[in-house]
Amino acid sequence: MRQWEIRRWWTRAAPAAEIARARARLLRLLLHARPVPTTALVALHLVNAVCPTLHALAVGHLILVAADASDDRRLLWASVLVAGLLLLDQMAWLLRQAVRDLVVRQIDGALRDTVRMLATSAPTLDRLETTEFHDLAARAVDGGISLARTRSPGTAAAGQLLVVFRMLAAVSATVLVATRFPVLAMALLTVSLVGRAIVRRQWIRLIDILDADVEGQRRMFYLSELAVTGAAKEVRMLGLAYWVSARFRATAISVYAPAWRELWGVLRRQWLTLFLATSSAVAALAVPAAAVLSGELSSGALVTYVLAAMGILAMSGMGHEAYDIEYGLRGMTAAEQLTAAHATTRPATTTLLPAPETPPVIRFEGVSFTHPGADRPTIDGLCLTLWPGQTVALVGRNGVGKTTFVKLLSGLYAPQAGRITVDGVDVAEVEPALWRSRLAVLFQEFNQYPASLADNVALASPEHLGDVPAIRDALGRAGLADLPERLPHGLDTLLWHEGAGGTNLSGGQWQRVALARALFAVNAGRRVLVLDEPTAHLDVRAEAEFHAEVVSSVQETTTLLISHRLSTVRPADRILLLDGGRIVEDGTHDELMALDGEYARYFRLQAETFATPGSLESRRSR
Ligand SMILES: Nc1ncnc2c1ncn2[C@@H]1O[C@H](COP(=O)(O)OP(=O)(O)OP(=O)(O)O)[C@@H](O)[C@H]1O
Repeated sequence: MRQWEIRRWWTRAAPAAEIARARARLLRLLLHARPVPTTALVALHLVNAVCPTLHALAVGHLILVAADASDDRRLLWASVLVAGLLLLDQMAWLLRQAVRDLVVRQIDGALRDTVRMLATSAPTLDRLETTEFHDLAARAVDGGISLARTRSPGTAAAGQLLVVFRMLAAVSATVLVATRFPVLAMALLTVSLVGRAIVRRQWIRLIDILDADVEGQRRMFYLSELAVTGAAKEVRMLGLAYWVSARFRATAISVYAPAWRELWGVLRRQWLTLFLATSSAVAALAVPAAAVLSGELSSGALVTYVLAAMGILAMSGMGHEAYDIEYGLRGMTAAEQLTAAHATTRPATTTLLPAPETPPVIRFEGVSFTHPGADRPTIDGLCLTLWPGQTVALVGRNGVGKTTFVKLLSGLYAPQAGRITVDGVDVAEVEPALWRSRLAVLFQEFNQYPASLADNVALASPEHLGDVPAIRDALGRAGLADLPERLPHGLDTLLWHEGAGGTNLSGGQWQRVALARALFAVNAGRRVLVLDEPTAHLDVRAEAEFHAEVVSSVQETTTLLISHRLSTVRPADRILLLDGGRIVEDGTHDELMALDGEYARYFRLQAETFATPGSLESRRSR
């Protein structure tokens, strides 16, 4: 073969090889289900694959025996055999549906678990926050349920197994027909396979179109989120129901319209598959019938060959199955890409941190970090030392990078330049979980766990779950000493109003529970406490007492406090002003006021706003 011919052959064969590899990967997914249901499913498929051919033979035999009216016993046994095979086939089919559903659920459950683990155990957040991760994760767990049928990877794997056994059934029927009509048998098998390939190609095109509009699908997702909890409050207040519904409808139409057009085209092009199916059915009837007419074939054998020929043709349809398999295959591919890109990308590290008993010296050495898609760094060559036991406040405008700083400090983002050291050890060389186990962090957007009050506090240090005295102590220090007594089941009250017997808390109470969680972690031995906007939901009295009641009560701990309320940060040992990605002012409140810089201006502005009604307006108009 000349070189260009080899290349042409290869480009034709490569997609076929790719399809075969993808099919093998789909079948391997079956290993994610438990062995007993998977084995049962294979066995039931086997019964359904051989029964039609055996049935064709048995019916042919029955007709032969029936023609010979002299032997009633043989007729009885032939009838029993036909009925028995039919019954066996039907029973296997019925059982197969239930076992298949179980296997599908187990496979999908295992895949969802993998994606969940990838999302929750990735050492840093930066990659999780990329749209690439979200799109792949959404595709991996997408069961195509909105398209009226389940089209998950599990469905695809079960569908692929069905195809394998349909193929086996077709081959066994082909062998039977070929014993008498070899040309007809090969022609029917070829037409069946070509018919299936055409149908498959048409459905793949449809999925390509749907998958291409990722942006549209994202818009649909966010719009549908607006209709449920969280945002639903504002949607109702502003009367946006019609706006949400109209936007969703318009987006759905723009996402699905190209697919509907393609579907219409697929239906119009069905004449080819219809022609193939009809002509092969006619041939399957005509060729054996001609043999009967010429006296070469008995009427019993005619029925056997016609039934077997129909068994070969059963292979060709399968439009929906082809669609389900292709749709689920894309989900499986997304899960594989996700795993390849995000699993165990961090080499195992063995560097240990110094003893955890005392707060460490934390240094930021020329640290820079740019968010994906941003054109400038949020943190830009930042240098800073946090000395043990100090209370340090970090202040700055909205969006200046305070939360980003906290995420860098807690190892949730990795510096893209520079390094962060803990007692001289580079955090990048330490197992992330080890460093994080030294920190107690109250995030600005803290979690409200659908769990008991006790667990909502103790989850900060899961090894101390159930330590009731420590939980009560943390609640007391967060200003919630009497909360358990006011709840129906005390510390065991489920803080989730959707759960049976559950209840919900106010915004401020939730913030105090989150604060108690951080204080519980300090109690459990964590020597670095980070509080990001801890007073945002607190009332005026609680805010005024926050430093005396909470911050001062924390001993032998380095505390990093972030707040826009400068009265909250005023008593700190040290106040840092973040701007342009760096610390631009650093000192005590008095020192910074004397410096008369940006901090002093913010502070006076806040103080004035409270002192003189209308002063903010007069200042703005200046
Ligand atoms: N996941 C993200 N992807 C892209 N950009 C981000 C992401 N998170 C934050 N940013 C951007 O980084 C900048 C700093 O955000 P950050 O949340 O750290 O600010 P902040 O100082 O804590 O703000 P605030 O005072 O409003 O809480 C902002 O401009 C924000 O738009």
